[in-house]
Amino acid sequence: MSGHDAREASGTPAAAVAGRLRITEIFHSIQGEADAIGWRTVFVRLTGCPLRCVWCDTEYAFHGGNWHAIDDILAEVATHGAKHVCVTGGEPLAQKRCLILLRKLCDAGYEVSLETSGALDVSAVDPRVHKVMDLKAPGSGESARNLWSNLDHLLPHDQVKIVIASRADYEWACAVLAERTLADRCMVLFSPVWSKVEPRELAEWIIADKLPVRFQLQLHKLLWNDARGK
Ligand SMILES: C[S@@+](CC[C@H](N)C(=O)[O-])C[C@H]1O[C@@H](n2cnc3c(N)ncnc32)[C@H](O)[C@@H]1O
Ligand SMILES: Nc1nc2[nH]cc(C(=O)O)c2c(=O)[nH]1
Ligand code: SF4
Ligand SMILES: [Mg+2]
Repeated sequence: MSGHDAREASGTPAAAVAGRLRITEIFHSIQGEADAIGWRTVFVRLTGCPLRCVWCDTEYAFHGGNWHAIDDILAEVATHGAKHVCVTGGEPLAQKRCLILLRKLCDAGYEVSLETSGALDVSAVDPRVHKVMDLKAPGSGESARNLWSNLDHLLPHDQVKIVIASRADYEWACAVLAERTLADRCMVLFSPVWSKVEPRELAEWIIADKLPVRFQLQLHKLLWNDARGK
């Protein structure tokens, strides 16, 4: 067992953990981010994250959660009758069995997206999954964790997202966009950190610089503010 899995399993009998995932919540909402925005979607939020982005809006997923068998997760997802499923966290790829969940969701015929930090290797993710991969800007405090080799595993249906907390983050994002030829790889999303950057300001920077990126706002926060499970 890896060190990380050992931490996950602490206090839990090994037999209870085999083939299971630690889950904070499963909920049915409207996709608020990225390319599938607006679709009715079931969210599966995995517990635990090895990063600590200073502006993280989901700190409640760092700890706790309950162990669920993967087939039970599929059964609960099915009760909502949605075509789209979003696997998020926490950092979903921090639990290795997430890869099995992703594959089984694809096999079941769902349109599957994965929200991931960009700090963990994405190379083994099922190619049918639409990866929404962050690159962490300096204002997150976690820029050193970006695993740049992940860029080589992006497919045309994937997306790279940069969440921007300041003008300095925006300039970093522009430099990365150019130096890493991000827009040639897949769709690039720039998103303001909720309540840190005026959305209009970011929109105007993107227009002024004629950037080949898609501006995004977290639709669920416009609809429900920062409510949990929405
Ligand atoms: C909570 S994270 C979970 C998945 C993964 N750990 C990651 O960082 O991508 C889901 C998405 O929410 C974004 N996010 C978190 N807090 C935010 C905030 N305060 N404002 C805007 N986006 C935020 C993250 O950057 C990420 O794109
Ligand atoms: N409605 C809604 N859409 C989302 N898209 C990505 C989310 C996430 O937390 O990863 C999220 C979320 O928490 N809620
Ligand atoms: S990687 Fe994702 S879940 Fe982890 S702290 Fe950053 S935004 Fe939050
Ligand atoms: Mg969220």
